[in-house]
Amino acid sequence: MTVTRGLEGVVATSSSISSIIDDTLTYVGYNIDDLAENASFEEVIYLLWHRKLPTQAELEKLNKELADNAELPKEIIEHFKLYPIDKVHPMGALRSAVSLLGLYDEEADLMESEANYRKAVRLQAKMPAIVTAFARIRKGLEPIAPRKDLSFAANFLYMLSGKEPEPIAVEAFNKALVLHADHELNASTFTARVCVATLSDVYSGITAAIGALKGPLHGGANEAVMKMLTEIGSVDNVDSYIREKLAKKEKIMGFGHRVYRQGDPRAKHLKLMSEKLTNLTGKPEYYEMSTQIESIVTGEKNLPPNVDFYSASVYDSLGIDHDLFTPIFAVSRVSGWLAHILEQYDNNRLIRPRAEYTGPGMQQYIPVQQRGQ
Ligand SMILES: CC(=O)SCCNC(=O)CCNC(=O)[C@H](O)C(C)(C)COP(=O)(O)OP(=O)(O)OC[C@H]1O[C@@H](n2cnc3c(N)ncnc32)[C@H](O)[C@@H]1OP(=O)(O)O
Ligand SMILES: O=C([O-])CC(=O)C(=O)O
Repeated sequence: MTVTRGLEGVVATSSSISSIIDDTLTYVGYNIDDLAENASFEEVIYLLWHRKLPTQAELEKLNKELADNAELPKEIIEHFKLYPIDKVHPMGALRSAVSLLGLYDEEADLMESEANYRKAVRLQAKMPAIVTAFARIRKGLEPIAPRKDLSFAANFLYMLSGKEPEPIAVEAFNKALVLHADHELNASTFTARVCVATLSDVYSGITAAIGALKGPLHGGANEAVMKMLTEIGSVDNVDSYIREKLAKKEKIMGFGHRVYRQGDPRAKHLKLMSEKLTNLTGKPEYYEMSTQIESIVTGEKNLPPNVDFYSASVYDSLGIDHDLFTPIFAVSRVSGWLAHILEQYDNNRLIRPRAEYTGPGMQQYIPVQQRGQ
């Protein structure tokens, strides 16, 4: 048996959803740069789920389905109010809420593909309401109901703040959602596929995926980047802070990637947005600190920034609480998880690799009374 640590380079499934070839990312063959500049997040959801861009009529149908399903059952809101609210991380709340949603979905365990598609729509539609309702309840505020006349991106920002967002904020947030929607067989997507390959249900698959995304080596890195920027505090402190960490062989959050070697193609879009938004809000420091960190880490370690690095200062500029950054990643990535779950069901085989055993050889069982102290 040969063990490949972290399954690096192992091809574990085929998929027609997204590809990373020679550091180029595509969704269903469309370059991410093109989609980031031009597509709405709703179009990307359609693309991932149907493997084609929607016609106007198909897009309107999806928009309506999402809008009609965007409200949370009141039980979820009541449940949030029972949480030890000041101690709960929003990713934990999101993970629990998705699991709980499954309990209130009468079709949760129906395995027909039409029922699974309907669950995908319901889950995608409700993710913004889950994250924003929790964010408001923990501040003692009432959740805000979604509006049917706003886009997916605008609705999220509206439900979070209660104010209709500026067009520039909507444009930036939409772009961030497009950039995070899918990414081949990343850890959380793999988790979702492993879970549903047992023929478990959609809610279980997404709950498992949220758990995997939460970790700081994956989606949790965007919050960790912001923590680092806050700790550094000013451009003057960047050099010593980063060099000290590198000298101690500590990881710099938001850098490196298992697949990309030359760089993550999503990072440049977020970097441009970060520059624009931090300037607009009159707080360019986080962008300036970030570019300085980038030049040290690329210079010293030849590690380029990944999607999580500049998304931190983008979301901060939009006035979003730092611990909501990873839940926002999930609001977008659920579109990819759902596409992969539906694809897995369509051509399923249990995912069950092997482990090389490294424990002791055959041992004789000794009854507890005879084992000594
Ligand atoms: C959406 C996403 O999930 S994007 C990734 C988000 N995660 C992060 O930003 C966390 C920081 N980055 C990392 O931890 C890693 O680069 C990962 C997890 C993304 C990829 O990990 P792997 O492919 O397993 O690389 P691994 O962790 O084995 O690192 C290889 C070498 O590069 C170094 N390295 C990798 N990333 C970093 C980093 N961010 N800072 C400093 N050194 C790093 C490692 O220390 C290791 O060095 P060594 O060979 O001298 O021991
Ligand atoms: O692909 C990965 O390993 C992590 C990543 O960038 C993502 O999930 O967007």
